[in-house]
Amino acid sequence: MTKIRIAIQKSGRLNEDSIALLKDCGISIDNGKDQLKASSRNFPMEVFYLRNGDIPQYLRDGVVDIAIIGENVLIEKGEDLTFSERLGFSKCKVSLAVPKSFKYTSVQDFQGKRIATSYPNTVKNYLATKGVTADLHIINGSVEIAPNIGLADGICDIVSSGSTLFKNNLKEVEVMLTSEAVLAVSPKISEERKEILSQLEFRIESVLRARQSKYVLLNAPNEKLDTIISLLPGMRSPTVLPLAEEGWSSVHTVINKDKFWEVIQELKKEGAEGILVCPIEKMVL
Ligand SMILES: Nc1ncnc2c1ncn2[C@@H]1O[C@H](COP(=O)(O)OP(=O)(O)OP(=O)(O)O)[C@@H](O)[C@H]1O
Ligand SMILES: O=P(O)(O)OC[C@H]1O[C@H](OP(=O)(O)OP(=O)(O)O)[C@H](O)[C@@H]1O
Ligand SMILES: [Mg+2]
Repeated sequence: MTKIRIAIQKSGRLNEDSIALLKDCGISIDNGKDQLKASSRNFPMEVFYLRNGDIPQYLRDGVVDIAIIGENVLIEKGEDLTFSERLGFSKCKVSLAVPKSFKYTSVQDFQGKRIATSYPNTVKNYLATKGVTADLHIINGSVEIAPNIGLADGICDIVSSGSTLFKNNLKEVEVMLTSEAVLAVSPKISEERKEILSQLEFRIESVLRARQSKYVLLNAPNEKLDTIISLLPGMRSPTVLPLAEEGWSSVHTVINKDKFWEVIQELKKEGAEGILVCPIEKMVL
């Protein structure tokens, strides 16, 4: 039987969320510890556990068909590669930073300066668009220490909370790109495996949609129903059922989790009661 071959990070920041996403898609993987390759029991899939930085080359060579990888790595090492889904986790920025004491005015300040980074292509391309050339020092980790030990004048690295910059007395001065985990696709994927990919994409989309949403049930006085319904941005329109108590209805709908608290306040103001909020497992449109 043909199986789709997916690369996920062996260990590191993407590993757990990638496995959790496959699990939420109903794909069980026999996962012996330290195994580099595993198969799914219930989906035509083989999983390869690889270093994030090596994945673009595997995709290019067609050794794997798809991969869960940081968009930043695709931009750095796989500009020729494409992705089919944004996955909503491992959100971060790739930024330029300088010592706090540096009187920074514009990106031109990097002209002729030494920049330590693990993302040389990203920095070079970004600076080229600004007409700036700098002296790049490629290092693979602990980049933020470079200015403090006299190795560089500035750095380019991943920033999320900003605490690593803060601890190293640096300040972020330019955000070059924002990134999240994506589902990248090999240019060499076969037609047969594209079929399996579209089944996987269908499942991923249902899972991601569900993660973004909450199922809400509430009781509303009938005279306020119209106002309350107008506050609810449901999938199609909310379900309204009469309660045993006359003059009241039960309203069921789906709300985007980011809008949730705002909408709940409004609903309460309009007389909604007994509001229940439930997680949704899958959401198929
Ligand atoms: N602090 C962070 N917050 C959010 N996402 C991050 C953060 N650091 C890295 N990422 C994202 O997670 C990906 C993996 O990061 P991680 O540090 O685990 O791997 P790595 O050391 O770059 O790769 P490798 O697997 O090759 O060792 C990065 O490419 C980036 O997309
Ligand atoms: O803005 P923050 O929230 O502090 O995150 C940014 C840090 O996170 C990443 O390192 P990681 O912790 O993955 O360590 P690594 O260098 O070993 O990959 C990245 O390389 C930064 O150093
Ligand atoms: Mg890291």
